[in-house]
Amino acid sequence: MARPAQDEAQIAADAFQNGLKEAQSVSPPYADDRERLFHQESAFSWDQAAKNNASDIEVRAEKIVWKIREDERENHFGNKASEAIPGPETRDMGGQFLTNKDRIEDSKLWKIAQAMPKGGHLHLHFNAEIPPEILVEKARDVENMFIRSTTPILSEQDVADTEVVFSVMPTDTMEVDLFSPDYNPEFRKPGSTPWMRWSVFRPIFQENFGQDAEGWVINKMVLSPEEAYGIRQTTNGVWARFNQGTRCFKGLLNYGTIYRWYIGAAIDSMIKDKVMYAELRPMLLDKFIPTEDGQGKLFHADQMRILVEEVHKKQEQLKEAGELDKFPFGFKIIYCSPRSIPKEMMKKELQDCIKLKLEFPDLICGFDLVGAEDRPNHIGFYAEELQAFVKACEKLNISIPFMFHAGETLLDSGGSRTTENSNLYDAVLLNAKRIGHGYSLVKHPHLVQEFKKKNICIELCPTSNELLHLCRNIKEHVYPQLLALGIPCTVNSDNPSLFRGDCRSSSSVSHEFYQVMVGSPTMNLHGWKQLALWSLEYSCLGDREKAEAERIWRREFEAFCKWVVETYGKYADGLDL
Ligand SMILES: O=c1[nH]cnc2c1ncn2[C@@H]1O[C@H](CO)[C@@H](O)[C@H]1O
Repeated sequence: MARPAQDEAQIAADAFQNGLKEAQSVSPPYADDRERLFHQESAFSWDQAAKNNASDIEVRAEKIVWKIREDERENHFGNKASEAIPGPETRDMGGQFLTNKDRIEDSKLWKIAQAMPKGGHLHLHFNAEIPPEILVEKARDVENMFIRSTTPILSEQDVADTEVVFSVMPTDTMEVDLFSPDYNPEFRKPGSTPWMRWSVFRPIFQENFGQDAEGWVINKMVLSPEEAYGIRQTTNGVWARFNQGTRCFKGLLNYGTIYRWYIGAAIDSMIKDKVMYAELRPMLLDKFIPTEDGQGKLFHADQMRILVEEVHKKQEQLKEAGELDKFPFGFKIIYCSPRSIPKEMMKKELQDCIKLKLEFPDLICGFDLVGAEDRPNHIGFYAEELQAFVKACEKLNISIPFMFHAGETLLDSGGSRTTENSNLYDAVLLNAKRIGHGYSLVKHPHLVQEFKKKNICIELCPTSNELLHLCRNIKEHVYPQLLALGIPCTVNSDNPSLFRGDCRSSSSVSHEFYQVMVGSPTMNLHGWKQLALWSLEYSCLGDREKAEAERIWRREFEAFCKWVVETYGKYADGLDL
């Protein structure tokens, strides 16, 4: 027979009272167990070494940075947890990067991120360091700059849809009309004539469509927030759009004196970003770039010589100003080939890379395969060629480690239908020194162990991953997991001049450091320090250079911590947290 409901209420209350008494008398109390568990986890945390050897000033700076971040989360972005519907000004700290970019750049934490010494920049595509505005401005007076389009430009729809490519060519190049219905966009076949002079194109474009041609091509290069985040955008769609952007950049900077100018400008931009060394990734499939007049050819060796000369010139200037420590080791080059090419072509690429290494032993430091990983080929497709490359390097007593793009995909099946083709397996088997992105590594517990055993470092590119649809925002990014698993990582901007949205200012490594700071509450100043130190440790600098780099970096970091304390100490004391 059922008991009356009151009896059950009494039974439940009595049992709970007894439970409470027992919980209070348990020895040791729950809070102690919890404390122990927390300390056990902290002891193994990836940033523990950085915390343990922190100076007093670093410890003070860390607390200030933490306070400023937590205050800005609520008061600068306005994301307070509440039932009230947020006003239109409210943003999420760590929300969509392009949506937040102007808010970020108007914050104290941003100023701190800019001032942080970053160490080395290890993942940066060559063409993507300088904003398109400057390249377009440079092209304005280049009489022999030509443009081609993938369709005749007749309607607003064509204006929106077409892809355009630039090239410096001989002045007597046959010119056609891109605005004619008879325009033939064919460019591959010998004898095809798809080009129009850029200086002739611009006024007609303005006249026909009432908009500035320069602004229009800038928008073709940069990914807009709508293209990155639009509700109907797809992974392949945003990749296709991104590739159009990179192809549009190419012709605007890869010629004669602009290539030369670009090297110095890239160094200036890095110094501003507090980057002291960089490994750049040019795509070297094209065997030459044109000279200024479009008649001559600058082959790879010519390009590398220009690079060395311009780095040297910049370093002389720095030396004179007593500032050589800002960029003491110049650049190194990671030879990039697309993963879409046939094996025969890959053989030639690998041989070219070796040849360039023999000519420029201090400059060429690695080999990489680039391109969307959801498309063929996976790295293993070239296993024989890549192994031959390793053997050849051994014979020649040279070292060109692999620095593959790998795991920059959610499908993680190397552009095939099977996960066995994940590029992460090949990265391990071919002894990559570092890999680019590594986003999918967390899905592979065994490979995580292999990465640790082989001491493979991951070059994180958080903004790139967000805009190319691996995660919706930095809070979803897997970097805290990768770090927690014990994988050494570095922080990189990948393609900063494309990944900046509507803002005039480019993105930068400072933005990436900012993002990893706000993307996870587990990140702090000691973590930043560890990431910067890894960027030197896992670089291709020699042992002596590494020691020197670390010495300079530590001095700069200490000065930075002092600056944080002096500039923001009082302010942070006043924050009610
Ligand atoms: O994040 C990336 N993953 C893979 N390939 C890339 C990425 N960024 C640029 N490229 C590729 O490198 C070449 C030169 O810029 C381009 O082909 C571009 O698609």
